[in-house]
Amino acid sequence: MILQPHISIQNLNVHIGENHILKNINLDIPDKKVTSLIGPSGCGKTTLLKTMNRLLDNQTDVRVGGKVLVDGENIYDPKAEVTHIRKKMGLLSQRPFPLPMNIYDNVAYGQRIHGNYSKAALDVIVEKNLRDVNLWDEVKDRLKSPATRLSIGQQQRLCLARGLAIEPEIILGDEPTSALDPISTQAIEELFLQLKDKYTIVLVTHILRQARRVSDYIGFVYMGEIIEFGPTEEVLLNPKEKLTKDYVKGFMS
Ligand SMILES: Nc1ncnc2c1ncn2[C@@H]1O[C@H](COP(=O)(O)OP(=O)(O)OP(=O)(O)O)[C@@H](O)[C@H]1O
Repeated sequence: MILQPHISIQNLNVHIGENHILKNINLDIPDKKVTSLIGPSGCGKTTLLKTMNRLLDNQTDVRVGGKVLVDGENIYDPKAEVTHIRKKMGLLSQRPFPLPMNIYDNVAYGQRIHGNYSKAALDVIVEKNLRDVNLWDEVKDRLKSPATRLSIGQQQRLCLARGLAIEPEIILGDEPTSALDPISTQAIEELFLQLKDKYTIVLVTHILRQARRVSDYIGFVYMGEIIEFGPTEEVLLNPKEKLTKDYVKGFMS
């Protein structure tokens, strides 16, 4: 039981075409903690993550039923504003997608969209956010060079800095280290551990060891249902459900 969830998912059902992809999901995501969603390929983890910032809106043939409350506001209420909802969330995908512009402009992008054009203010914001993702020292002398020239690991940290620069409350990561080498993976994992003081973080991961290293809570998803949710050690070391037990022992994956 989470006393003050940041995100509360209630009776959520998602259909894509004829397929019932998410089945009556009830899940409370705790505030300022790392929650990982684990489960076998195709079980619905990414779809569940996408419901949290209405990313499924862009897909045709999708029906979403139920509620997703963020800070108590149902983001599926017909009156809810998608821009306002998305401003609360930074999204990290499997591969980094830097914008086709220089490093500085990537980080300043979101602020400019929201009307902040002051060079002095943007300089401060760009430096702060690059420092927050431990990238400043590596790029401070080449802020005007194209972001695509960075290594993949640096690009992923840049994308995180770009997301953080719009001051979100929540970070959603869809297997954000799957394209990274072990050193860059470690850097991102350490960042999540630092950032959880300020942000609520939800991660989809295939890597059970990663879930164990970074998460406070774990939700096990299987065939579109939440089978078990609880503190990391409990779910991984002492699961209540047989399906979870089988999965964490490596019988399914
Ligand atoms: N746009 C779509 N059209 C049709 N089916 C879809 C679509 N997106 C997802 N699905 C289906 O929904 C189910 C859940 O997919 P999802 O990507 O959420 O699973 P996942 O657990 O994240 O898988 P993986 O770990 O392999 O990334 C799958 O059967 C998938 O084929």
